[in-house]
Amino acid sequence: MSAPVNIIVGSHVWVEDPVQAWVDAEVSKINGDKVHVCTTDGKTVISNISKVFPKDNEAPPGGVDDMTKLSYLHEPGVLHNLAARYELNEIYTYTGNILIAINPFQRLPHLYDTHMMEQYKGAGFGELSPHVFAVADVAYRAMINEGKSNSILVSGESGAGKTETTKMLMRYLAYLGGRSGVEGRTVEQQVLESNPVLEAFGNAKTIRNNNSSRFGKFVEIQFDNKGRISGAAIRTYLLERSRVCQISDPERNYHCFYFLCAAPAEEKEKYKLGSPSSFHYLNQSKCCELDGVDDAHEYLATRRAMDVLGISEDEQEAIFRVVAAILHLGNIEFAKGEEFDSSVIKDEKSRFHLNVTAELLKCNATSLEDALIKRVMVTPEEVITRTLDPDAAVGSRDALAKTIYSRLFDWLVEKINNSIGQDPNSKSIIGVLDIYGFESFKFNSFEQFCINFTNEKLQQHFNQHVFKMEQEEYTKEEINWSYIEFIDNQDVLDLIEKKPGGIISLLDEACMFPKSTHETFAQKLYQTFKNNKRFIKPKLSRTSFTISHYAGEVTYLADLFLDKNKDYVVAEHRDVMTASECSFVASLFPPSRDDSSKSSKFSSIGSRFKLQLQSLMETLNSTEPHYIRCVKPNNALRPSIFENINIMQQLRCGGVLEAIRISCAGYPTRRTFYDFLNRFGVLAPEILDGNSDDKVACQMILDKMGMKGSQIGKTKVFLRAGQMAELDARRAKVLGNAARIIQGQIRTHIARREFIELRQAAIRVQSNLRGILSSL
Ligand SMILES: Nc1ncnc2c1ncn2[C@@H]1O[C@H](COP(=O)(O)OP(=O)(O)OP(=O)(O)O)[C@@H](O)[C@H]1O
Repeated sequence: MSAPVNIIVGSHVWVEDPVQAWVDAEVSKINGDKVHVCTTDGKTVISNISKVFPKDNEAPPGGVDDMTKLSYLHEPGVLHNLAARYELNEIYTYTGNILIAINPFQRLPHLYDTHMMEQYKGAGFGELSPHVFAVADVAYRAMINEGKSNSILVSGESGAGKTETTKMLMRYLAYLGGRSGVEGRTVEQQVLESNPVLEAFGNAKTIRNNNSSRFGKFVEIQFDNKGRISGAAIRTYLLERSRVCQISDPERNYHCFYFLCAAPAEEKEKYKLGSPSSFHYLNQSKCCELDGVDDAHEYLATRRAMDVLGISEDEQEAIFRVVAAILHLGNIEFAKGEEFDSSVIKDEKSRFHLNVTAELLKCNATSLEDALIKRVMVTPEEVITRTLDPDAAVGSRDALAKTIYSRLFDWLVEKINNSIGQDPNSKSIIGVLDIYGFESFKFNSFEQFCINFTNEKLQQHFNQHVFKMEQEEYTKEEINWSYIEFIDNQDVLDLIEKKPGGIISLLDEACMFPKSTHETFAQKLYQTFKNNKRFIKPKLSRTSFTISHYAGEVTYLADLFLDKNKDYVVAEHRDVMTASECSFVASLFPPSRDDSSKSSKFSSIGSRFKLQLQSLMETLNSTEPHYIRCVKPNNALRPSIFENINIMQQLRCGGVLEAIRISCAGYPTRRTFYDFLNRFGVLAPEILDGNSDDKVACQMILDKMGMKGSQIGKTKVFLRAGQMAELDARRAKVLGNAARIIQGQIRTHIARREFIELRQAAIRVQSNLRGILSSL
């Protein structure tokens, strides 16, 4: 953002603060480029003039509902505006057509009831207070009126409120596009009921959110030519597989495991289940229960939602049987075998769990045991059977659990899609994207790499869109915008996905080369990207690398990249599962197309994800996008706490500040002629006295003030960054001078009045005295 212009002594400004991000202050002295300010909490701070920003003292105390209405569009102004609104429980604010939603962490039912939906239906954008319904309504109307597909992209960090927002959007779209009075399993009902099912299997409690979605989701709602919902498709991205086997306190595994452990007694008995604390996959964390969530009730609710989705009784039975089998599988332990590097089932307890797992999966227990602890290698000469040591057997067990679970999840998504049904004749869709925001932790691995790659992609899409919107506004107003610079992150995307030579390609190469280790992979990266300005090799590290993302630098540990990128099912595991007598289990492991040779075509999670993203971007590019940026106001997940620094970081990562930057590169301040004259008429009263029309008067004021670069549109004045502050400073000077003249006049008047009174009193006293003296 550009440096402020015309900060003078007495100006009200925002100055940086290590605790509160920005505090307001008054300039007391200016010394070259150093400004001395006195903050409202009484401190004196010296800052560089480029680091202080003018404060709009005329901004309404409750904030403005659209950030573009702020006179000074800059970071502190934006933050202060959001804080002022959040205090009044106004959780939604626009920045142009981006909706910022700050998680209230408390139920605000009045915001989402049917009455609210009725109000927003058909209302013009910006007519009512900012709201998710308004965004959905605009998307719906645009689709109906222009026949064009629309998409709503919801993003934000974990716990920011993406899933809640998505559910609200879907509820509103179902309200607009649903059929009233239709009974039974309607498409819109099925779309809504897909949420609890996906949440049961794809959500878990994490430190950052009690109901965190561990996958990305794109819901495509199809409409017929009358604007009624006629079909829907759900695409999911990158389910977190590691959670199935590994959790840390105080997190939980996927909800469905706990729901099932709280099922009615006869079902628990059927699946030989006990409390969650008796299962290794659940008891690694002490947290088994969730405040405010009744697992038994949720189990029944999930079954009901499955009914609505058309998942049959038999299928439901098989699904939960598989969930139970995974829990038992996790309880199988291994001990060292007699032979070198071999293992055996540890004890009777483990054997019991092995048998139950086999029983539930309807597969042969001995084959399952062999698949867990042995590997068969086929060479041209012979077939060699190799045993696994206990550690490797545990790895094998966990790999099987993760594969079964992720396939179960994919099956559910496919089933939901089939049962809702697609409308092949649908001409227009509204897509809702609920996807993980930018992540940067102390330790970042392959998952964060993929997530941040997604965000780079979306950021590019966002920049292009915001830039386009700006251009459209300028074109509409017929002003020249040719010199506005476009900010692009193509260089980071090239670094990650370019083929050949990008990180994903190099990772695939490393995975295919048997001798590769994470160290050789990291060395290859260091070598290849040593001159890339987006890539940094951290000092003293042999396996980590840093990428300079649009939202900041993130250091990744390459250690598990190779393992996590490999996307294959152990052949022995597949064989056991395919041989299951349960058709449901067998169907989770369809024979691969290239099953004849064991060295089936290499496939990697990274490349597959890249393709998925490509297809998502193609879909998004064919739609008119709308953006909702969710913000998590505090990490305590409590209402009414607004943490400035935390929020600023999110605005930065969510591209809100980037959007503002793009806007600042052009004409961030726009005022209608009327507003402009109202505010700045005092700068040229002689112009207002003449009878020129508003547009001419505005131009004359701009010329008189020497506002180079500003432009006059058809209905508005467009000002470059900082020009509003400059005009305000001049206005303050004029008003200050005027005030001084008025004060001078008044003082003269008062002094004269006092003098006259005094003189009259003196004359009276004198004449009285003279009278007295003459009568003596
Ligand atoms: N509009 C809202 N009104 C009331 N509470 C909300 C709202 N939005 C979010 N919340 C609260 O915040 C919690 C977290 O929200 P949500 O699960 O939607 O976050 P998320 O961004 O989807 O997180 P994740 O990426 O971890 O899935 C919710 O469980 C709910 O308690």
